[in-house]
Amino acid sequence: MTELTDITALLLSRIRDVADYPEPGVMFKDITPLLADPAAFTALTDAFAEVAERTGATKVVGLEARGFILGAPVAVRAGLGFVPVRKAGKLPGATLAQAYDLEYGSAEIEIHAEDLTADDRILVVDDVLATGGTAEASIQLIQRAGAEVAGVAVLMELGFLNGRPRLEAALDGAPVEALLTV
Ligand SMILES: O=P(O)(O)OC[C@H]1O[C@H](OP(=O)(O)OP(=O)(O)O)[C@H](O)[C@@H]1O
Ligand SMILES: Nc1ncnc2[nH]cnc12
Repeated sequence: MTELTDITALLLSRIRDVADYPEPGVMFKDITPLLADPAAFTALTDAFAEVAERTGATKVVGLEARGFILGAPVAVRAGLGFVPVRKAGKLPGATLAQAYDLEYGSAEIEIHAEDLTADDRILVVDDVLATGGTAEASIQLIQRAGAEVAGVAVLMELGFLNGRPRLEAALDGAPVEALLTV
């Protein structure tokens, strides 16, 4: 096996499928076993940090909540700042807000626009790309704040939910990088 397929197999082996969660018909991809394994968590952080460097990112934006856990160590590893996109009502300062639908519901997310500048190139980090609703809303927030999106990095893409074309339409040629696709 090459190094890449080793890492892919390791990451895949640490994601747990939970049927009918949080609602009937959804196969939930649980990353908590991966987080509990230091080799897998480090490999994931290193892979995302490489994407940050390759895309010329100046900051990492993590999407609440699992994108915080994955994105913060990537920012530290790549020597970049971290900016949270939070669910509505959690940020204390002036925010931009965006409503969206995801695989199992609807929500609204917010960002402190003052944490981004016109010179920033943002790497968006999250665990799962499903319908793309969450990531698309975060791209819209970043663009409305006046910054550029350097790329979107996710651990796992659920290809059958067609999130990728939706993100590509919202991006100006920036890559959507998924370490695993199912
Ligand atoms: O592509 P989509 O259909 O938008 O779904 C993907 C999003 O759904 C999950 O977040 P969730 O809102 O469940 O938040 P959590 O991390 O707080 O559990 C996941 O972490 C992504 O952010
Ligand atoms: N099937 C899934 N598993 C984990 N997170 C998700 N977010 C949206 N769909 C998901």
